[in-house]
Parts: sequence; structure tokens; C-alpha cells
Amino acid sequence: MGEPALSEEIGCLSIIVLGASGDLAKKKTFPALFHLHRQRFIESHDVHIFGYARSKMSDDDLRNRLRGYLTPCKGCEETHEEDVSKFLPLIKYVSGPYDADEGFLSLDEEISAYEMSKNDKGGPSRRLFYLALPPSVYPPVCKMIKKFCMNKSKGGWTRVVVEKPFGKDLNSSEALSTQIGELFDESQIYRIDHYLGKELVQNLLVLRFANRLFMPLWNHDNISNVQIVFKEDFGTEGRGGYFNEYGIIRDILQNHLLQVLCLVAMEKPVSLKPEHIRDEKVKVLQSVLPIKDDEVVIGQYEGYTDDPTVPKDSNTPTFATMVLRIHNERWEGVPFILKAGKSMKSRKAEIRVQFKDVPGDIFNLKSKGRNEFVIRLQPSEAIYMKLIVKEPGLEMKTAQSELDLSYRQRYQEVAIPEAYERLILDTIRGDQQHFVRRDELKVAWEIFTPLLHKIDNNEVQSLPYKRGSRGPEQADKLAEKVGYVQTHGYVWIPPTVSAV
Ligand SMILES: NC(=O)C1=CN([C@@H]2O[C@H](COP(=O)(O)OP(=O)(O)OC[C@H]3O[C@@H](n4cnc5c(N)ncnc54)[C@H](OP(=O)(O)O)[C@@H]3O)[C@@H](O)[C@H]2O)C=CC1
Ligand SMILES: O=C1O[C@H](COP(=O)(O)O)[C@@H](O)[C@H](O)[C@H]1O
Repeated sequence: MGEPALSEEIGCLSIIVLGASGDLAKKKTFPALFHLHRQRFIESHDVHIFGYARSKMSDDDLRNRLRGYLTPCKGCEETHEEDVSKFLPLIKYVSGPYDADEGFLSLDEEISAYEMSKNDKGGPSRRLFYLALPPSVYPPVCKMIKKFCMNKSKGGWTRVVVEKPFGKDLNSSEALSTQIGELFDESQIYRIDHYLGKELVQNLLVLRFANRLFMPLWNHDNISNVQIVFKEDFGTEGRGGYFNEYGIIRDILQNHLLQVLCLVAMEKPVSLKPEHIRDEKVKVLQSVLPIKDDEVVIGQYEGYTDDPTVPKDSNTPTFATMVLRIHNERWEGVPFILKAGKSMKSRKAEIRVQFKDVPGDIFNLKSKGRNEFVIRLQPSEAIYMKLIVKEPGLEMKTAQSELDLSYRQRYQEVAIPEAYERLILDTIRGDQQHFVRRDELKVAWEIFTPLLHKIDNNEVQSLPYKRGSRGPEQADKLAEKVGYVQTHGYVWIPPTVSAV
């Protein structure tokens, strides 16, 4: 049975991290829980955290393993040791297999014992299962949760958080969704995409729909092209086995960059209700045309196959640029250039909206570059607008400059929350706005599956590129071919942070 949206935050809360011995759990899930606890979004008197995995460990072994990953946030250095010492005792570890009754029976016993200690009068209990596990074990784990570990109290709930990748293509994803969907109602399933928890991704709705300024401009009359870019300046070190099975399109484009595209391109939702927002995302995805073969460039950095877990003849892309075209009234003719790469020259993620040239140009602006609206998701969050101004002085000369909202400067006192922190809090509050709905996931796979199958069958070849480069040069040529105009000679002078 499902549950009403935005259910009440009452009753003792058990957070169960399955795959507690793994990388994601120690780097992201437990640190996010730590920060939520430190800020008292979850409190010692009504929360308990259970780690579950196959590895044999004591409670203290797990706590000691996590300790080094619990880092202080800006301004919390002084109380950090105390914060850690209050958080770690909340964690208990249970060891067991993912596909057999005994482990989940003892997990349920532990959770129930904790609930009894809190709820002797039979109050509601909340159980949040976070699957920090490879998707291959989602079906058996979900079956075990359903069989042994569901909330047994009146008025409480059971929710399940699942990580990407949700499948490898349309069929496998649908099969996975069906298996999980037979066990849990959609309102109990939280498909996490951590890009939806990033501060500036969450800002997109506000920027677009709370500013009159953008409304008349946000369409094909004014916008020439949109780039959504993800780059990392390191390779797949240590994750070659996983990565080689998936590649950059499944790892980054099909989920993170496509979710960003939805928020950039969708129409205004009827309201901020999660279902209204997700309805609009589905609509814009349904308007994406099939990807053309000549609008894709894939690459693989040199040395990728030196990893012993990667086959020497691997065609798996570590880089991809492709053009998505949205066939609707707003976006007809505007290329959305999605680009992602590992082992690149720099690390950044940004959205770059490039405007068309000024009609009837009296300033010879072509040489100066176009207006661009840039939302830099990371690092150093910023929103800036590149525009042409008169260069100060006696001459009537034009120059590129910018309206600059750098978060580091504008919000000096604010610690920007980690994406996982925000999203886990949403799961506790029952807010599915920033989670991927099943129909959304299905269309996302429909867009990429034909191309992915061609790459898997070696019908599209990955081009080699040097580590620490911009990726294959064909990618820049593709962006240029579809209309992106690079600005040359623009130098940004960072504002100095001065006391008023
Ligand atoms: N608030 C702030 O922090 C602000 C910062 N700045 C900074 O000023 C600098 C310049 O800003 P900006 O112009 O926006 O950004 P960039 O200098 O990063 O580059 C502008 C664009 O040019 C592309 N590009 C770079 N080299 C090539 C190439 N060889 N061929 C084709 N395309 C290329 C980039 O694409 P790709 O992403 O693919 O490399 C990007 O889309 C940046 O360092 C920026 O961070 C500017 C304003 C405000
Ligand atoms: O999901 C993933 O994201 C990370 C990048 O996340 P970010 O928040 O640091 O930008 C990426 O390294 C990884 O390959 C991918 O699986």
C-alpha cells in the first residue's frame, strides 16, 4: 500500500544503510547522515542507524571506519569532535547475506528491539532503507525487506532509496522497475540522482520561474544553443571494473545531465507539487528526438585500458558529446549539447546558455562574442551573465564583461549543503520532488538506448584523447557545427572580497 505525499515526520526513525561496508556508504551516505544529525534534522532521541553488509565487523569496526569521513563543515570545527562522539553511537552493524532469510530476520529483530524501546505505547515507526548496493542485488534485497523488515506499526512507513544506475538500457531498467514495483508502491520508492540535490540545480526552477527577466527570452527566438557540461580531471582509477560495464553515457549523461536538461527546458509546472514538476519533466523528455549518428562524438582517454580490470579491446567511452533536439514550440531548432568526460583538463559542471547574435549589429559585435548565461554547478558555485558593455574611457569601444553572482563572495557565511544531505532529508519528509519517477526513467532510457546498443556492438567507435586534454577535437567541431560560438580573449577578473 502507498502513502500520502508529504507524510508527517513523527515516530521513531530507523535508517538502514544496506551495503554499509562500501564506498558510497562511507563517502556519501553516512557523512550526509552525520551532517543532518549535527544540524538536528535527525535527533538522537528518535533515530537509530543500522549498517548492513556481508563483511564481518563489529559496531565499533564500522564506526572507526567511518570516523575519518565525517569532516567538519565551514564554521563547525570547534564542536566537531563532540558532534562525532554524539553521532557514532547511533550506528549499529548487522552482518548478513543479501539473498537469504537469516540476515534480514536478525536485521528486523534489531530494528524492532529499537522501536520497542522507543515506542512502548505502540506509536508509529518509520523505516528508511538506503540501498548503497550494486543494482544486481536490488531485487533480492527488496524481496527480503518486503518479507521481513516492513514497518509493523500503525501510521508509520517504509521507504526504499535506490541509487543509479537503474539498469543498463530500456529493457533491463523496465525489468528492474517491474520487479521492485511488484513489491513497493511508487510512493515508497526514491530513485536518487544526486545532481538533483545540488544547490544550483535546485535553483533552476526559481531562476526560471521567479524572474520576469528570463521568461520572454527563454526560447528559440533568442537562444542559439545550450551546453550542459560535466568534466572531471581524474580517470576511472579504482572503479575500472564498474565503469567499463557502464561508460560515461550511462554514468553521467543518461541521468545527471539529462535531469539538468529537464529543468532547463521544461515548461512551468502547475504548482510546486512533486507530481506537477515530474509531469513537466516527462513531457519535455518525450519531446526529445532520436539522437542522430552524426551528432555524437565518443572518446576514450589514452591509458584507460591499462587498468587490469578493463579489457584491452574495450570500446567503452570515457567521454561523450552529443546533441539533443527538443521538438516543441519553445525549443525547435535549439541544440542542447551534452558533454561529459573523465580525465579532462579541468573539473567543472556547468550550464551555458548562449544567446543569438544581435540583429542589426551596429557595433561589429561578432568579434566580441555572444551573450551567455552561465550557471556553474561546481566547483565555486556561480551564476553569471556575459554581456557586452562600453569599455570605460573616452573611446566608444565595446568589451565583454559580466554580471556576476559568485556564491563564495555573495554568501560568505553560508555553508552550502551536500546534495546527499538534502536528498536524504527529503526522503524522511516524504518529498519526492527531487527523485526520478518511473515514467521519467523510462523515457530517459528510450532516448539513449539505440545509441548505447550501437556503442556496445562497436558500431560507433570511441576516439582516443590525451589525459588532461579537452577530449577529442571532433567534439569541439561538433559544437561549432551546430551553432556554438566560442568567445576568444575574454578574461575574468575575480572580484576581491573586501570589508564594507
Ligand atoms: N563568478 C565567476 O566565478 C565567474 C567566473 N568567470 C570565469 O572566467 C573564465 C572565462 O569564463 P567563461 O568564458 O564563461 O568560461 P570558459 O573560459 O571556461 O570557456 C568559455 C567556453 O569556451 C569553451 N571552450 C574553451 N576552450 C575551447 C576550445 N578550445 N574550443 C571550443 N570551446 C572551448 C568552454 O567549453 P568547455 O566547457 O567545453 O571547456 C566554454 O563553454 C572562466 O574561468 C570562468 O570560470 C567568469 C565570470 C564569472
Ligand atoms: O554519479 C557519479 O557522479 C560522480 C560525480 O559526482 P560529483 O557530485 O562529484 O560531480 C562521478 O565521479 C561518478 O563517476 C558518477 O558515478
